[in-house]
Amino acid sequence: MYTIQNLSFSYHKRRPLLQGVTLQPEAGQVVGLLGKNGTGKSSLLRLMAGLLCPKQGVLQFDGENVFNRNPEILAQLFFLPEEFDFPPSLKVAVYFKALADFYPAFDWAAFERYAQEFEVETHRQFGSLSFGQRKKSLIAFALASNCKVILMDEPTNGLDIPAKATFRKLVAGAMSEEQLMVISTHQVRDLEKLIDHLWIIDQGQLKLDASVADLEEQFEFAFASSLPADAIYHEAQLGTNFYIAPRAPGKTPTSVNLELLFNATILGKLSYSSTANLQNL
Ligand SMILES: Nc1ncnc2c1ncn2[C@@H]1O[C@H](COP(=O)(O)OP(=O)(O)OP(=O)(O)O)[C@@H](O)[C@H]1O
Repeated sequence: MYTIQNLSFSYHKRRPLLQGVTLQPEAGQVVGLLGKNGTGKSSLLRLMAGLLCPKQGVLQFDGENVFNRNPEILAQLFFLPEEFDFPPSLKVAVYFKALADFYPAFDWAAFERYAQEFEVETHRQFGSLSFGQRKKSLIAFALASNCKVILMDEPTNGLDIPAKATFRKLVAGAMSEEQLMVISTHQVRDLEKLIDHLWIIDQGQLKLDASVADLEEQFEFAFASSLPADAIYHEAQLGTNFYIAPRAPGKTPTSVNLELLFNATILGKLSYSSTANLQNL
């Protein structure tokens, strides 16, 4: 799988974007990549897809530098960008039949099934589809690619409410234990039940790198009118306090509140790593 060690990247010499990021993605994970606007989420996905060259550090897939752009390596990585241009006069099925040639494990029957679930008509021209419909066709393609690594930049952005539910259902059904998915998103509620690992980046650094199971083991996410004395972070909302506190031994685990966790991390109230990748721990 990936080796991402001490990765640094910038577009401009004097404005470093990612500095010394170390990550250990594993097959079987659906990783949520969170960060404020402009923190470098899309850039990290592009680096992982071999579309950008690291300034420093190691970024390898199966032992090979991804930016070498070896076709055998690229055939195992699928990147779904946030924005895309399709030739307007081309039919969906024609375009994707050509694209599928680059992905040896592509499953055409699965693509048709996913497109049908998303109610995308594959005989239509791209130019006659809305942004959301085009995005759904690309998600169907990504899932049917059976690539070992699927990188998605804001996949639920532009999807209607039923399509977001379909997205969750299809991803949960399509992903195998041999595959890794990394999803960058601001729509945390869309993905709360789907992701099982989290990366939060801020100011060029990895601030949180943890499995959801581990976070649920370590912390309590709850609300109460009076805060526990050991609360790490809280937000007053709707006349009560939503808080994060260390989970007392024996207490029933609670589901991670992603918004609260994100805010606590960005405000420097919490930094956590399941894999000891954070330098400040
Ligand atoms: N091709 C480019 N050339 C120069 N700067 C760029 C380029 N692409 C992105 N940037 C800059 O790099 C920074 C990070 O951009 P990136 O798109 O990776 O952030 P992001 O976390 O995905 O943001 P958002 O949440 O708004 O999508 C931004 O300041 C952006 O302006």
